[in-house]
Amino acid sequence: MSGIFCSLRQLSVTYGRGVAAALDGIDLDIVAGERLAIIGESGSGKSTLARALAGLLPEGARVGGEMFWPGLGHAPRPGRDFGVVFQDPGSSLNPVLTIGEQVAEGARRHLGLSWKQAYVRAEELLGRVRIPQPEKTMRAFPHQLSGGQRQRVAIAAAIAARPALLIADEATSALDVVVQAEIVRLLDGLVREDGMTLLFITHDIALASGFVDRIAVFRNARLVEAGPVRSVLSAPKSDYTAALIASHRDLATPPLMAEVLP
Ligand SMILES: Nc1ncnc2c1ncn2[C@@H]1O[C@H](COP(=O)(O)OP(=O)(O)OP(=O)(O)O)[C@@H](O)[C@H]1O
Ligand code: NI
Repeated sequence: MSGIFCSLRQLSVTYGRGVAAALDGIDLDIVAGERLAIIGESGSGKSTLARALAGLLPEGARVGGEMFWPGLGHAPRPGRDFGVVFQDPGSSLNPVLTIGEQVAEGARRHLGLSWKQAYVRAEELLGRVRIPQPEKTMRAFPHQLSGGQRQRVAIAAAIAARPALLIADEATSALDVVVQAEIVRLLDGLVREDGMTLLFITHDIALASGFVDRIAVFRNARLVEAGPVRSVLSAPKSDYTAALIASHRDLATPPLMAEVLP
């Protein structure tokens, strides 16, 4: 389980004419089955990387460089090979569809299941993400659940089609610390059990270092450094990363960084 899942070579993304690149010349290998954290302050290009990988860039975005997918063995099928969980499950869950319908939909469409089979799978998935009373929750609507439970449902929907890569983009940032830890534990368990590769995007280097295998640090559209958690934490290659570790918290507040780095 140490083959290369995906190789990025000089990957660049620009959203429009006359604007700075959102990603600039990224060389990065993602190892099959690893849990890789993408760390960086607001605007550094983390979500752009997620969208580029998952085939979710908006129309008009210009992509340069190359992406190879040796771990897939075929051209990526957006929606099928990738599961994505965002910060706000409200935006990924449809308020007028039941939880059961939304989780079943991915399994039905991508795995070719009947609705009946997909509902059985959806209920299993709700159990896997530890939603209490899955059978009852199948018939509930998103607004009837807590934020943490909605995020569990979003995770169930994201893995319904058995993706090879799960991307969690600030998936825990809107949750309180206790629920955050529960969701991290859940994601960690799911990717281990299913052999998925996990891209864990976060502002919070402390949260990520607690469970991932490797860390990639982004700043201003560039990859600053990438390596195993232990080596990045004990011997960061850049002053920027060293400052991050010293400040040891959350990059959501840029002023903090301004204090540490002139
Ligand atoms: N749809 C878009 N159209 C135009 N510019 C965009 C778009 N999405 C992002 N950008 C710009 O691209 C750059 C990188 O944004 P991106 O969302 O990837 O950063 P991020 O690291 O995910 O930030 P955050 O932590 O705030 O989510 C920013 O300058 C942002 O303003
Ligand atoms: Ni983002």
